[in-house]
Amino acid sequence: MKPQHNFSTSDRIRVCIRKRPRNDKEVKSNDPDIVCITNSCTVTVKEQKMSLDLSRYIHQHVMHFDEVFDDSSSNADVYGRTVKPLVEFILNKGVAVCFSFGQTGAGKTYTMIGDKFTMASATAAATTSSATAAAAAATADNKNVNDENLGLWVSFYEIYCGQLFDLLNDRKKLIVMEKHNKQVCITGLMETYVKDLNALIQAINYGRSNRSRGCSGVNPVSSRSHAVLQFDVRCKDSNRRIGRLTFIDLAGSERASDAMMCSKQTRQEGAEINQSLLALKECIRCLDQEQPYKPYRQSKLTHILRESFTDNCRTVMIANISPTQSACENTMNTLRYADRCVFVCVCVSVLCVVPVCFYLFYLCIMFICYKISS
Ligand SMILES: Nc1ncnc2c1ncn2[C@@H]1O[C@H](COP(=O)(O)OP(=O)(O)OP(=O)(O)O)[C@@H](O)[C@H]1O
Repeated sequence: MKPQHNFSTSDRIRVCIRKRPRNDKEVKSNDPDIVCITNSCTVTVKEQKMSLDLSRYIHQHVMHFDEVFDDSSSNADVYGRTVKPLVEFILNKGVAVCFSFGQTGAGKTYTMIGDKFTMASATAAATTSSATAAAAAATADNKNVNDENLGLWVSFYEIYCGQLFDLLNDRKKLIVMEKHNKQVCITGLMETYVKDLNALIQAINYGRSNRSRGCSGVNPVSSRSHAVLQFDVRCKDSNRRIGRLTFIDLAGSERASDAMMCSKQTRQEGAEINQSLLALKECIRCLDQEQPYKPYRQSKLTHILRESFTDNCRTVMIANISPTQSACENTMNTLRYADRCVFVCVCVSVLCVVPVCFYLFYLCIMFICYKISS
């Protein structure tokens, strides 16, 4: 599918949807594919429903987003349309963050850090080569010497049940501190200099092997933490930060009902995950609506991402969805989460409905008074 509209780095938030292909189990159990990607911005979910007389019917949900990727799209396609345009922005002192979220097993880790071609490795390659290109241009123009000293540093940690663990440093516990100027910093976090792509892939694989995994109500091998992979472009000699790109592989969201049969620990993890996702949604809504106050202290996740909710940050949200009927409710929850216009629509409808109700109530009263008096 050819993308039809272009990414602009002036977009502060970009919301994209990625549908994964059906897996073998879903194909074998004849679980139908109910998600249609109508064009590069529209997704249609054909939900099978049953009416009161027990007849079946299909309820179509049509939703629009900045970009929609179908199940034939590769990680390279997703990268090219979401993060790649931000590389230049980061090298120009920008801060960007890319989230993947969705139901467990929907393909978040696969999109961010799980495949041979990952968004993270592609960015590292693009950033290092752009940094090299910038350095070469600077040398040719006899510009500031610092430019040829750009380098890439990576750090990788997870937020598990409200605590931070360094995935590149034996899961060392990390402490979040807020300075007097409200700048949030993570003390003790190891930052590794990445000299080439192989070094980065090794670091990512090592970090992944240290991640908390467990069984969710839906996925037997689920990531039970939010993984944060951070790239800093810095001047090698002064260590001054030029730009930052953060990839966040959010823990799988699940409905409380899916977790009912799981252990107490799994349910607690699920509650913690859902609470932090809610806090994240609130902050992104505030960012989108340009509200001055963002409730970033509501969770550890939003607290450490404080810098990402500022004007100089670009946010890409990738909502991963499963294609099947059995995942329909979770898919709709993910799409609603992604649809940042929902809140505005609800407000508009409430603002319209309330005066209409008052007017009808007024008419009723008038009618009753008229009847009584006559
Ligand atoms: N676009 C895709 N193409 C092919 N396979 C995919 C795709 N997306 C996901 N998969 C496969 O689906 C399975 C689940 O994916 P993944 O582990 O990325 O899910 P997740 O959303 O991170 O789940 P959790 O939140 O439970 O950790 C994996 O086996 C992965 O290889």
